[in-house]
Amino acid sequence: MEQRHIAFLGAGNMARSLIAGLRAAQFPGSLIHATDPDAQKLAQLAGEFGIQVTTDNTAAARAAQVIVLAVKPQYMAQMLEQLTAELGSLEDRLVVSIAAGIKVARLSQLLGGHRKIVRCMPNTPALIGLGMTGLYAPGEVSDSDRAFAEAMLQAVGKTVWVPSEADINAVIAASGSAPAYFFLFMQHMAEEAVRLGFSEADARLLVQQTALGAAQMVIDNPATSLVTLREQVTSKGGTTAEAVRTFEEGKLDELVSRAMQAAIVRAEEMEQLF
Ligand SMILES: NC(=O)C1=CN([C@@H]2O[C@H](COP(=O)(O)OP(=O)(O)OC[C@H]3O[C@@H](n4cnc5c(N)ncnc54)[C@H](O)[C@@H]3O)[C@@H](O)[C@H]2O)C=CC1
Ligand SMILES: O=C(O)[C@@H]1CCC=N1
Repeated sequence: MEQRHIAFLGAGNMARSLIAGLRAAQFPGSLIHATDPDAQKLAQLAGEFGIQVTTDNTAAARAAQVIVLAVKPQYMAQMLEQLTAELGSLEDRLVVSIAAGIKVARLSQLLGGHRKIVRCMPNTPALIGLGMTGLYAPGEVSDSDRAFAEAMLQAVGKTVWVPSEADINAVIAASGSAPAYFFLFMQHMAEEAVRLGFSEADARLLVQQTALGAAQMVIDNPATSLVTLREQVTSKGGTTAEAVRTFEEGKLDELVSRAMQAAIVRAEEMEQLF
């Protein structure tokens, strides 16, 4: 991977996962800067990953060629207004935003008209190197900047480029927020398993190993449709058929669709708020 100075503004969960991935990919700690108001969090990151840390966003951004915006959306405007006031022009620095619900046009406005901006939407499995990230860049971002952003996110999992910025909200619905959907489903399964008499530990084991096995079967059989994989479990007149029929009667398909649409609607609302 090309070596550029990277500054992470905001050193929370997502920044930590990206930093961990970069270090695991042998990216030098001396080229990684992270900022946060929480000095204790910074000290821990510095100790664990051998990176540079500071509470001063402007100092970190000044030293960097790539600035990763990794604060919660509601803190973005205030942070960037201060950064722009102190730093002035970002010159040819690449800005990579992982924030949901803040469009390139808004980021550009907050950054004094800067246009070298890539938007990324990762997810929390990035923490264990199994992330899924969607990326979008406007036409004026160079191929080398696109390649750098992609390589950075590929250090923590898989990536896909989307052709239009609106698609980033679809990525939020399909993968950014989606680990929570699977956790929720597993939670309800584990709770029912406990009601069926299993210990909490055994209930969790039954569910987690099944989720892992099912996901691995999907990965290992790319030519087999999800419908076929399901049908292979579903014996005619058997138990699975009854469980699946119950899901279908409960209109699981519509519920999933409504949940994903709700995530998109919220992302669009955030675009107006922040
Ligand atoms: N958590 C998730 O599943 C995903 C989150 N995102 C996006 O990633 C961004 C960060 O999310 P998380 O890491 O989950 O949040 P987080 O709350 O764990 O981390 C944000 C960090 O920013 C720090 N911070 C606040 N104000 C700051 C400032 N002015 N300057 C520097 N640092 C400041 C906070 O102290 C905190 O450590 C959000 O914009 C979110 O939309 C994107 C994809 C997935
Ligand atoms: O819930 C959120 O807003 C963020 C974006 C995707 C996952 N977490």
